[in-house]
Amino acid sequence: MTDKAVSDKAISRLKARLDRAVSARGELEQALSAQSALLIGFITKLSLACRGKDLSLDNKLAKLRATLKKSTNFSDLEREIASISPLLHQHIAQQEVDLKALQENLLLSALSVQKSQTTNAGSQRQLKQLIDKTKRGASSLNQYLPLINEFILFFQNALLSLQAASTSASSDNDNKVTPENNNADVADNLGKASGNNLDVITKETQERFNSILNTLVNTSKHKADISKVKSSLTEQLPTHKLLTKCLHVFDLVLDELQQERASAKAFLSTLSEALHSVNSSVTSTITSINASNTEHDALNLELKTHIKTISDDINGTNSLLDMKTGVNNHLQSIVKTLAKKNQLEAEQRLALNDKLNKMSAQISRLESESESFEKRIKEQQIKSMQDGLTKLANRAAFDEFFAMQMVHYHHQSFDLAITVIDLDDFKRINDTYGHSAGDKTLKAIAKTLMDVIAEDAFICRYGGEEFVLIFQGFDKVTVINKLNILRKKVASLPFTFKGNRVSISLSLGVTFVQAGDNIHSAFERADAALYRAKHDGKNRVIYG
Ligand SMILES: Nc1nc2c(ncn2[C@@H]2O[C@H](COP(=O)(O)OP(=O)(O)OP(=O)(O)O)[C@@H](O)[C@H]2O)c(=O)[nH]1
Repeated sequence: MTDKAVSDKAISRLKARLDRAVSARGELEQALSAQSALLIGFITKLSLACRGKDLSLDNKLAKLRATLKKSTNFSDLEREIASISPLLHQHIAQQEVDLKALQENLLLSALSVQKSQTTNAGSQRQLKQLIDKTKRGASSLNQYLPLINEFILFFQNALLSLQAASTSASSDNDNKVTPENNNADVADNLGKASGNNLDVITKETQERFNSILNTLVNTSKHKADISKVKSSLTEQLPTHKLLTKCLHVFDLVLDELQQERASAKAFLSTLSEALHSVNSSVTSTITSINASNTEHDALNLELKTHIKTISDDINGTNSLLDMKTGVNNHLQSIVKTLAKKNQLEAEQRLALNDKLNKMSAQISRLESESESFEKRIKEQQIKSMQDGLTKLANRAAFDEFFAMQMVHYHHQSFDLAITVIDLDDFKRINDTYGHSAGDKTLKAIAKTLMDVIAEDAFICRYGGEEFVLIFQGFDKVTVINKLNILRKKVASLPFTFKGNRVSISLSLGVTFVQAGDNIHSAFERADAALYRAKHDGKNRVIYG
């Protein structure tokens, strides 16, 4: 081969290598630019995620993006990334503080809405669930977003229903109230307006009013009047009518209070009168005893004098006849004095007897008055601890009983379980068959509770459609077993309203008291278990 041929071959080999190197570099550059684009895309998203939090972080990220676009000098990038890192750390720390503040603010607003009780029972339950979720907390703003959304919807709905109610109330009112109306008409019109449009609020209030009446019917002397008010609550009343009925019941309660006060006053004045007269009888008895004692002393002295004179006469007389006459005279005087003494004693005894009889009559009267007063107080005490509708122990009785059990438990622990029971879909019964059907259902459930569980547990109607049971000395398996028996029994009760067979079920949350518990923590645990029972489909017992 000639030299030229050799060098041509070498050149073409070199050219081929150069072509390969050029194409490899092209591929490298392509990969690099794809990676740079990816990095720019990432930094852009990071900038968006952090945007608006910190101006200098925004600027630094913008500069990093620009640097990336125009150069691939990694030492430039490294410097900028190093200056961004501490800002990102600060951003993360600030975000944690903001999250905590967000959680607290959400909780505060939810709790104040909960306290205001302007929402209905269903909303209250939804609010409680939102509060529970908020309490559990979240680790990033993104996790909070769905919760905030739920809150916004909840507040929006609450606001809308309030606004709708008050707007139509005031527009109705504008239409009806004229300057000629007197105050009563104005109140009436306002009442009609709100009655037509504040149905949700009125219904809840009416139901609360009804439960108060249930208690009063049991305790009040005006039982008949209160029953009349109660039976007029069968339909939804306008606010002004409900208000008038409330005032009527208020008057009855006030009247009863005044009667009660008057009877206590009468009892006290009888007591004071009787004590005063017993006191004066005792004083006069003592005075008359003192007076007759003086008379007795005088008669005794007279007797002593007669006896002494007899003995002096006997000593100073020699004649038997004189002695006989003298002694005879003295004996006659002594007999007279003794007769006086006897008469005095008899009179005294009579007077004393008379006074004692009077005193004992006064004391008996007093005794019978205090007995009837005591009986009345006892009856009132029992009634104040009893639920008027179901005759079960009421919330006050539960508070007292559970507090006492907790004291025993902390003194020496024992199996102490608390169960919170709630009727399922009870509102449906009221809404479909009326409030009195609801009341009958509550009574029937209370009776079943008594029949099935009274021997094993303290039972109370905690309020509304909620009951609470306290078990002592039964282990977990036994308690759950008993609760399931109760649950099944209630589910099998044959309720019939307006010709329809209706079945009622219970959701039950149960827990055992633990060492660190107080009344509230134990109750809340049982209540949380009840919510889980509702959430998991109702008609079940959940241990919490
Ligand atoms: N008849 C009657 N109803 C009452 C009484 N106390 C409370 N209620 C009603 O009980 C109902 C309870 O309704 P909610 O709290 O919505 O509960 P619910 O319909 O049972 O639904 P869940 O609890 O979710 O199963 C409300 O309609 C109350 O008015 C009462 O003494 N008598």
